Amino acid sequence: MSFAPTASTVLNSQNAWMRILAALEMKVNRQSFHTWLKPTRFSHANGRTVFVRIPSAQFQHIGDRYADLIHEAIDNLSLEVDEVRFVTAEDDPAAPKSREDGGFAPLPSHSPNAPQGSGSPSGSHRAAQQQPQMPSAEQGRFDWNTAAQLNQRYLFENFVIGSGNQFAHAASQAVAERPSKAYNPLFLYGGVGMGKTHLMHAIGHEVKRRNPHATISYVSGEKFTNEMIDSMRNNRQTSFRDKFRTVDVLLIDDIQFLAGKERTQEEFFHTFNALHESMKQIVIASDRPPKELADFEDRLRSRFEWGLIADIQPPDLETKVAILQKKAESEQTVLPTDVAMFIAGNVRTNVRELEGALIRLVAWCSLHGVEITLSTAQQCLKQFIDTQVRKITIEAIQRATAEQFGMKISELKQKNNSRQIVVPRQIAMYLAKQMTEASLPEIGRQFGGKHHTTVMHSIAKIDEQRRTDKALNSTISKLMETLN
Ligand SMILES: Nc1ncnc2c1ncn2[C@@H]1O[C@H](COP(=O)(O)OP(=O)(O)OP(=O)(O)O)[C@@H](O)[C@H]1O
Repeated sequence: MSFAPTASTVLNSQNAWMRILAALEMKVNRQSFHTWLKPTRFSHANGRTVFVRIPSAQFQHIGDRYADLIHEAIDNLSLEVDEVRFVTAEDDPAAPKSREDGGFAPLPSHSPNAPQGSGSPSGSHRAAQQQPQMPSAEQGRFDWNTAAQLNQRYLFENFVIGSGNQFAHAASQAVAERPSKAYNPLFLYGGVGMGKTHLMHAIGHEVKRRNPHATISYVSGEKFTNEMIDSMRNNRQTSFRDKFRTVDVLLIDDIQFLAGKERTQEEFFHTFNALHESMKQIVIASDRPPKELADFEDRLRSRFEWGLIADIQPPDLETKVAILQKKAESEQTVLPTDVAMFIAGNVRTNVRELEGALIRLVAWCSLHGVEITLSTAQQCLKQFIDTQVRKITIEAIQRATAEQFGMKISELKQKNNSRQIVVPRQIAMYLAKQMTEASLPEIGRQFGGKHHTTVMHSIAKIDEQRRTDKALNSTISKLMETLN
């Protein structure tokens, strides 16, 4: 078997930032990662300096806060990067100034004279010295719609089809082939790292391939919200509206982020109507189905159900092996089948974690100058896999909760509505939602067949009480600690 040497595993700068992010995701707590790091995008590179676009100046601190981890990742992954600089659209001379929104989107990496923004550096690596330059007319002949917003790797041909995602994949392809005619909206939902974003970007690429004039906008629920707030602050509501209401295809990711944000939901409601009425395609991705989107206006939830709802289920073992082999192939790494089986069998269900394991393995073998074999994989991924094994289950939550309240597990599942039972049951349901990836119907099933709305109500209740009731809050924190 062969393993590509360090130089060939060092990918282009865009990939470098993605790999750094993947490494950070393993080190940084989930909340911080999603808030501060996930919204970043590769902007451009200048020599060995990588410029990363941040949505606003508020994010500047990540350059200091994560400096050590970033440099550790650069070293561990043997990336040809000296420095990472974080730049807002305003700081970034490469930003398309005509975009009123401040264009938070990655810039092309192909320009040899890619500009250097001011940006906050990620610590002490030296800065590149070239002067900023806009891409020349020839170099600049790219399309912001595609080049700026869609990840070039997220194509249909890079997507591995398995039983869990077959339906969502077929629906996405139909939409890409016949935008606004097949299903409108297309609502994709599934757990973390299941490929929703990948499919959305693939739709964008395919629409663009078939119709280069099509305008496509990909935006996360969080970015939509931030941009709306910014537009209100700067009196630019009209350009904000125009931006989203005039596209041919709107791809909106992580719509669940709009939960409880009434003003943003209202704005999105009008955006949705404007697009739908003018026969423009809308694709929405969410971590749960429309019915489970708590704190959403009914009129929005019902619109989400107008078109087609497609779920993505976790991949089975064979699909996981195929995904791993495809990823390895794209990095010119040979991954023996027994190693792929080992990773697929031990890493839960999240494809991002699967990729994380592969990246870690490739980097580890590269650092130690050894080949990828079953035994090196076992050695290198031991800690990674141990964490996976400690997966929290609903049964474990029920056991810990029953113990805490001195009751039997079976009592938590009974149809008994006395307060002594209702409160612990609600707490356990709340913990199940917080600490596992189970859906509301699944939680309901495991608590004696409760309806998902009952589960939703219980969770909301505990969530609210926890804020004011110190005793309840400390019981929950204690239970979480025990379970972790
Ligand atoms: N079926 C698949 N084939 C190939 N790669 C996949 C597949 N499913 C997921 N991936 C890869 O896994 C990673 C995570 O996928 P993606 O970001 O699309 O997940 P997601 O469902 O949008 O997650 P989140 O809810 O966290 O946003 C990506 O790198 C993606 O390319």
